[in-house]
Amino acid sequence: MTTPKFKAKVDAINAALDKRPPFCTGVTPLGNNGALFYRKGDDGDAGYLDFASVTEDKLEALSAACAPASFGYGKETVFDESYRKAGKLDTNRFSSMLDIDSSGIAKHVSNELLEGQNSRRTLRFELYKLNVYDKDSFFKPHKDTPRAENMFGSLVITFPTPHTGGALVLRHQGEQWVVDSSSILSKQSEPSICFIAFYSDVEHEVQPLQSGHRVTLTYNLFVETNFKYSRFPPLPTVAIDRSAPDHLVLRASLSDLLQDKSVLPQGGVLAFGLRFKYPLIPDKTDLQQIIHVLKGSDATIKDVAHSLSLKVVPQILITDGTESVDVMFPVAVDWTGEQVESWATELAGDPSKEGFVVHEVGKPPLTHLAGYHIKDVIWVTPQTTFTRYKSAFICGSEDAYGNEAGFEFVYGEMCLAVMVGPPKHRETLDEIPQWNGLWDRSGFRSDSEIDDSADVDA
Ligand SMILES: O=C(O)CCC(=O)C(=O)O
Ligand SMILES: [Fe+2]
Repeated sequence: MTTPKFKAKVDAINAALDKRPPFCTGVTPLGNNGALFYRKGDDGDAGYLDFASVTEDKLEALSAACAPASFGYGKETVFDESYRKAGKLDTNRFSSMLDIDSSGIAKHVSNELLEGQNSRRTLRFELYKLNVYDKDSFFKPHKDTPRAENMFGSLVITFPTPHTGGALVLRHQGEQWVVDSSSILSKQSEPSICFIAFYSDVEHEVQPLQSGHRVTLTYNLFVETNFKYSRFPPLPTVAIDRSAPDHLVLRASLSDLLQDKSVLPQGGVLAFGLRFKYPLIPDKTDLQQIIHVLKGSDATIKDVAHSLSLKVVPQILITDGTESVDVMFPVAVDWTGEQVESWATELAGDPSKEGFVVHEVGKPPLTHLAGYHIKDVIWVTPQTTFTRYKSAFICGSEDAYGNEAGFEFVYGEMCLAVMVGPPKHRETLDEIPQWNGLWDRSGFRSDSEIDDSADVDA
């Protein structure tokens, strides 16, 4: 394969993409929010403690009220202390005074994790469990179980109870981060809580607790699409840089590439292997809805492409084993079927399926597939194995571990196709409903101009 002359321009787009950590974390005073009421047993008394002045006895009593925490292995609920050792209370067994809205945590997390145009949406925080980790408790690597198409992330709050160990380790795309709430909390001058929120497809584990008790509240985060929210002042954060990258650099590098007439002379696709995975139900989920719940740099690609009037289509990539070609589909075809790989090219010949055969620019022309719908494609971010059919679903043992038994949802691995016209008319987004004229000169709109009812759909 010859290296196309414009490769440096493609590399510049890739370099401008947001590589921030897939989580945010911070610490904030507990204030008067430390009270916790809980049920001690099925017929037992109410228990009470205040995390602002908690004693070892009180923590022992809370731990004794907990049931063993289970986890999900595929569709099974499993109790296995070699994988997860911790206590749990379900939400019908406790009541905490902590209010993540009034403490500013909810707004802070929304501001940090919703990117660009998605930040006009709001996150709903659903309280999920209270967990108590005693000495030697831990939770091995897993991803939180996808529960809905709009499930977006998880939030963990750690209370100021003396403990050592129990750091949360997060891993994503070959990188690793460690957030040790015990050491963060022990450095605060007043009783405080540590929070960490991460995108739900990020692998994480709780390292073994060495001493004391680690008490947490966990929340599931869902993207709501019909709300505006006002921004709260940011809370002090802990040593992880999440300063926003300059979207204008990405926009400039994308337009630089498109000004080059040798790039996609007949039009085609700029393809981005996505950084994150998204919950979907095979054959049911409307793949196009994923555009509303994109995370991190995946959302930035969409915003920047829209600002250049380019249409963005979430796609599934399937490799046709028979023809040895890649095929893209903008719909969640039931690709769990055994023969789908050899069907793929055939499907791409069926206009109702909207699929197309991928001809990667620089590779020999696919003359044997003349008559099929073929598009020239330039991969901007690597087409990793993640975007291929074989690993499109939770199937490997590593991905089968969740924090709850699986529902119908799986994490799908997708790519974004930015549709590009020929040099004289690159724009492919004909109409931006209710948005026309609202772009400022940079191509981005200020918050005040944003109208919730107007969604740019691919
Ligand atoms: O306690 C933590 O830091 C994370 C717990 C967790 O991963 C879970 O409950 O799914
Ligand atoms: Fe988890």
